Amino acid sequence: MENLSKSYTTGIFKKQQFKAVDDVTFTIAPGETLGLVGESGCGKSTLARAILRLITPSKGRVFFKGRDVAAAGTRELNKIRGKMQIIFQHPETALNPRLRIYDSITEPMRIQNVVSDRAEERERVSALLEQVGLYEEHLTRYPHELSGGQIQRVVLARILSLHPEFIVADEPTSMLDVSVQAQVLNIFKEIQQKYDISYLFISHDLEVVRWMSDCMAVMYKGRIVEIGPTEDVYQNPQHPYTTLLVDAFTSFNNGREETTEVAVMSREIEPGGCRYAPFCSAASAACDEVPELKEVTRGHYAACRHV
Ligand SMILES: Nc1ncnc2c1ncn2[C@@H]1O[C@H](COP(=O)(O)OP(=O)(O)OP(=O)(O)O)[C@@H](O)[C@H]1O
Repeated sequence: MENLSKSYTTGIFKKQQFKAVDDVTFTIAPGETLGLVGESGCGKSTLARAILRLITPSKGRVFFKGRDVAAAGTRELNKIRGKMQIIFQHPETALNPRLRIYDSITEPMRIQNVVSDRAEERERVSALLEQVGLYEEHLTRYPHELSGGQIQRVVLARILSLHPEFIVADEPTSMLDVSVQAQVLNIFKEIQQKYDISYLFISHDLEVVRWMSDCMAVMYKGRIVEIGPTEDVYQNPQHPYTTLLVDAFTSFNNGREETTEVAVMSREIEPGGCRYAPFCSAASAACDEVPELKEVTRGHYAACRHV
């Protein structure tokens, strides 16, 4: 990703541009998982969709194996799409409710012509079922006849049918209960090891990201504020927002009530105030410590002695 941005126009009477993703640059190596964390509304899903060109980025470029996804024509994009896949949070909306599971799994293979006949198709489906821990009896059912965890397995089988090389997983297990979550995460890991797949793994759960990811990126208000090897970021956060995130999470996990930090994280920043006000001890008022830096910038953060 190179300087990727996505703006939305909001408002009915007074139209305003709002940057949901702001100048994001990073690289994911083959077989690597980059975890993406950040609070609700910070732009994670917008980024995920812009990467796959499910929405058109306002600025910037996305390269997949050297090919510019943002500039690809329809035919090239279709080819790339087979190799770059996405799995969403809500399993119940992921599959066509009117298709039996067998047809849901084979639909992309048929569209992309990856099998030559029905016999090969059935063989492929059997192999996929085994990989994701499903059984033949599931194939004749409809999505509403499966559990959330089983549906996410079907979605994975469907995705794997096209031999993907990069998968964006947007909160894929957050709607599942904890024991099922662990099973599905294990499948993600197994197929990654087997096929050398790269993941952009999005979650609000720091522990999940820590377990899944080689590197971790922290997103705040559309920007990546910190990125690095997961354990370095987790153990030694450099950005105040990451510190808050890790501390809040650790406190939560320790069963202590640390409501103040969470409250600080979600506080609205005064218009014209310091972007970093939530991390600044003068947080309740707009920070005018560095008045010449009217724009909310990293420079302000560096120069603000309230931090
Ligand atoms: N189509 C749209 N038009 C206008 N604003 C949008 C649109 N889609 C998303 N937004 C806004 O962009 C911001 C980022 O949304 P996004 O869904 O990317 O956040 P997120 O980090 O994935 O949140 P969550 O973790 O809750 O899913 C939010 O303020 C959201 O309201």
